[in-house]
Amino acid sequence: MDYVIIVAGGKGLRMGTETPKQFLPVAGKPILMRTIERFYEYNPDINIILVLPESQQEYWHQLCEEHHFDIKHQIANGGDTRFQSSKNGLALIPDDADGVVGIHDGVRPFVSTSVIDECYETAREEYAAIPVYAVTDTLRYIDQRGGGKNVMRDDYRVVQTPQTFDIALAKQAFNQGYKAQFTDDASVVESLGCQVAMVEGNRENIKITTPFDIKVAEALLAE
Ligand SMILES: Nc1ccn([C@@H]2O[C@H](COP(=O)(O)OP(=O)(O)OP(=O)(O)O)[C@@H](O)[C@H]2O)c(=O)n1
Ligand SMILES: C[C@](O)(CO)[C@H](O)COP(=O)(O)O
Repeated sequence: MDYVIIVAGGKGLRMGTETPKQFLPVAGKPILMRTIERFYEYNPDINIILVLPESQQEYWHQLCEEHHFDIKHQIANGGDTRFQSSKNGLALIPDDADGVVGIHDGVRPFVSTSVIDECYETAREEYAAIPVYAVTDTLRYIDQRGGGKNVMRDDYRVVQTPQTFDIALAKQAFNQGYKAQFTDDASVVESLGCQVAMVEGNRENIKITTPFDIKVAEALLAE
């Protein structure tokens, strides 16, 4: 049985809105509902775990009623770090569960169902998979004195979510202590010495982070 953990336990500081960014409407519907719908579309039987700060859970229930949103899901409490939020979500998956778990940002509502499928199927075969795309701008490395130097962009990829893992592997990885270099879930699994396979992501799968991204999201939905 497969699972998806939708993490929405962050503070949204870069968005700077009073309403937490995952609840902001895009074309009339809260971002978080759009994100959950993508996974339901991919597989209506997938087990959905939503990670939300405890203080926002009542508001989420109100929004669900208002929008007649009835996709079944469980709720876990958000943590102080993304690592802790993912870990809290994983704790709701039974220890003997078999299958793949995806961990996806609540603020990435434009992931395509084909990318979701590719991530889950690759993780089924290779234990860990992430969607990536090539860098299109030139990149510069900045040293500690503020100097810069050009680096080969072909050596880098931009990383998205869902990040998908064999459930037992994910549980083992998140048993270790938090480290500052854990900026995504793949870095947690990789620190066990595991390889993470890469699949081609979809460019529209942006992480809604700043007010500019809301404009991009509205434009994508107006297409
Ligand atoms: N303690 C945290 C931090 C982040 N996230 C989630 O991880 C995803 C990606 O993080 P980001 O977009 O950076 O969200 P925030 O941490 O909320 O943003 P900011 O850094 O601007 O405060 C988001 O869906 C966010 O809610 C989380 O579940 N728990
Ligand atoms: C997981 C992630 O979305 C992959 O790009 C990203 O690392 C989250 O980072 P953030 O600093 O929490 O936005």
